Amino acid sequence: MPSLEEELFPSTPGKFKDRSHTMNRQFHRCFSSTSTMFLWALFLIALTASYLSFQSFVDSGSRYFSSSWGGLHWEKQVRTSGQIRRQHGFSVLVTGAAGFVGTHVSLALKKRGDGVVGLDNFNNYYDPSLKKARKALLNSHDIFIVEGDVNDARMLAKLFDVVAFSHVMHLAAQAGVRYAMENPHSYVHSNIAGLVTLLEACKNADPQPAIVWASSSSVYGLNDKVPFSESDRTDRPASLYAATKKAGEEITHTYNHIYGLSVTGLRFFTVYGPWGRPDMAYFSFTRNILQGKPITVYRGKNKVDLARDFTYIDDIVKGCVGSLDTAGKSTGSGGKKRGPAMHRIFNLGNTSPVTVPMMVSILEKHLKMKAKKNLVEMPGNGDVPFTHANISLARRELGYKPTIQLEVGLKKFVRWYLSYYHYSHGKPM
Ligand SMILES: O=C(O)[C@H]1O[C@H](OP(=O)(O)OP(=O)(O)OC[C@H]2O[C@@H](n3ccc(=O)[nH]c3=O)[C@H](O)[C@@H]2O)[C@H](O)[C@@H](O)[C@H]1O
Repeated sequence: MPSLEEELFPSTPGKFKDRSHTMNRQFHRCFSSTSTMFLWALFLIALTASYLSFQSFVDSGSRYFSSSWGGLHWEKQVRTSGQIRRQHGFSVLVTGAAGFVGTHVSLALKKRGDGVVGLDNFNNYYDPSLKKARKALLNSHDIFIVEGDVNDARMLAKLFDVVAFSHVMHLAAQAGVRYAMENPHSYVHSNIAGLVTLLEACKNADPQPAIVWASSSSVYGLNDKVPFSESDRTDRPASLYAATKKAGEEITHTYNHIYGLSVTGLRFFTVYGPWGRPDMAYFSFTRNILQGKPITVYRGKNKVDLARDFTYIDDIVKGCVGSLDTAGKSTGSGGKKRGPAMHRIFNLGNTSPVTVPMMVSILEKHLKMKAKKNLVEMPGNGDVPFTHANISLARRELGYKPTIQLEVGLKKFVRWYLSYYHYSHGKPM
């Protein structure tokens, strides 16, 4: 029996020779397969590298040639749109510019000579063709709208590169109280993640812009002390929409505190008017009444009518512009705070709530048609029974003074609606 030593180091040369030959061959095979593998690996690495560079070429190419933002022509459009045409004017980035409030505010600012660059993602929460029509209206007033999302940090950085915005009017949001039960994540995406991305861009900008943004009356939630004052509690939101707006108020406070951003939050109370939002009750009721379809009118507990402090768009625009005009400068630069900056919250309401059935009868009067009403108990989907703004603070600080009552405002809305959707004598043309 061979010893262990012999096993390892066989004394018989032939055997050894044989073995060494075998080992040699194996070594060779092994080496040649290793080198083949090595070559393959090299080949794969080269292939991956060329694929990646091809991808980035395609990416940059598509960004340059087909993306909705970027490129020299795009930069020129942004720069021209942001140009100030009055003394001491502002250059304002309006997010959600193709939205209801965004369109009206953009037009008002442009009209007085401020530079305005719009931003909108044209999502399909409601009919995007209405947003496209608003965009066409803005374009006809030389306002350029960037098609993009507030979650796109690179695009925002580029915008601030091209224009040194003095102000940001942040109106991009996922709106709608009841839709939050269907699509909760879209609220987090737009109203929280999008807000933070925007604030990061503002914080990093040099100079930092002052920010005015849309909060909501819904933050008062289950509050039953009327009228609602800014100092009232807002820790009991009734919907996820309200919760994201409340979160926005806290988040903006943080950016004000840490980075010296000047922030003004506006709590809008059920804004309505021409070019409005089709998901809102006054708008969808008008459509249904004209089409002879029934409308669902919610009622509160014990058959109490729901009421809203409906606020006309022109009054809201005045509140927005007043906020921009009185906003202090941000104090930081390049992400560093240099001193305390202004942080404000205002109610922008009408101070005269109207019940939903009353709103319906005003519409009936202006449309000269009767509504087919289904009265149902308010579903537990985030609605609150009433809203009522105390606007003393906005009146004092912004000179805010609403002047349009619902009767008059709905008349203007109905006139717009009939013309926009081509109605004549109550019938589509
Ligand atoms: O101030 C705000 O912060 C919010 O205002 C708006 O919310 P709301 O006040 O709920 O407006 P809106 O939907 O028009 O319902 C009006 C009334 O009609 C009732 N309503 C509604 C629908 C229906 O089918 N039937 C009905 O009775 C309904 O119960 C309610 O009593 C904005 O949409 C929101 O984005 C946010 O900005």
